[in-house]
Amino acid sequence: MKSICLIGFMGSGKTTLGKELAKKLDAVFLDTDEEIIKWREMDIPEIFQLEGEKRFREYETEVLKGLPQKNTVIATGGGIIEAKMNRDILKNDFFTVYLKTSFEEIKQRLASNKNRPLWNQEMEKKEQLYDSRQYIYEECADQIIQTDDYSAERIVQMIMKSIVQQ
Ligand SMILES: Nc1ncnc2c1ncn2[C@@H]1O[C@H](COP(=O)(O)OP(=O)(O)O)[C@@H](O)[C@H]1O
Ligand SMILES: O=C(O)C1=C[C@@H](OP(=O)(O)O)[C@@H](O)[C@H](O)C1
Repeated sequence: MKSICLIGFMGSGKTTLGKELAKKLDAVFLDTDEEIIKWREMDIPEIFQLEGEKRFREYETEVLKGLPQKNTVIATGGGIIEAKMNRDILKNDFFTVYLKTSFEEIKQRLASNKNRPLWNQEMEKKEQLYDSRQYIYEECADQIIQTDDYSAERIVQMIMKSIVQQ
């Protein structure tokens, strides 16, 4: 099986669904944020604060380049699509699923967020970031799923159905 990359804005469910999907497929689960945290021995807010977002983006590319292209389910960070090289990798090497989620729904899901530095800014800025990324996620995706009205279990079923049809 070609590895599956889940992409989407912060709070779209990449980690939650990725873990469930990996269980169902009996595949390995990896999370690019977790890989960076292990490698750098710092959490994400610390990396943003001490090294800056630009460096964090470089780490994302390094991690993405080293991921297994078979039998793995990967939850990516919401900004993985910012770098052109990452977009090319997502398009060419993985089955990429965009978990499309409305901004209203994301606001509810992340109401008590602490660990996402880019969510800790003014609402207007967050909405601008959300708007600016929508078409980029779509451009990279083999499958797009609107998640607002579906349970994690149902979304996992939708992804499994499309893999079988591959
Ligand atoms: N389909 C869904 N419906 C309702 N809540 C969800 C759904 N998917 C994820 N969530 C919730 O949204 C929050 C963020 O999910 P998470 O998997 O951490 O997102 P991401 O990894 O994309 O940032 C969690 O509290 C999770 O339980
Ligand atoms: O959208 C972004 O730029 C980011 C999303 C986060 O991951 P999640 O999408 O898993 O929250 C994490 O990579 C970092 O805080 C930056």
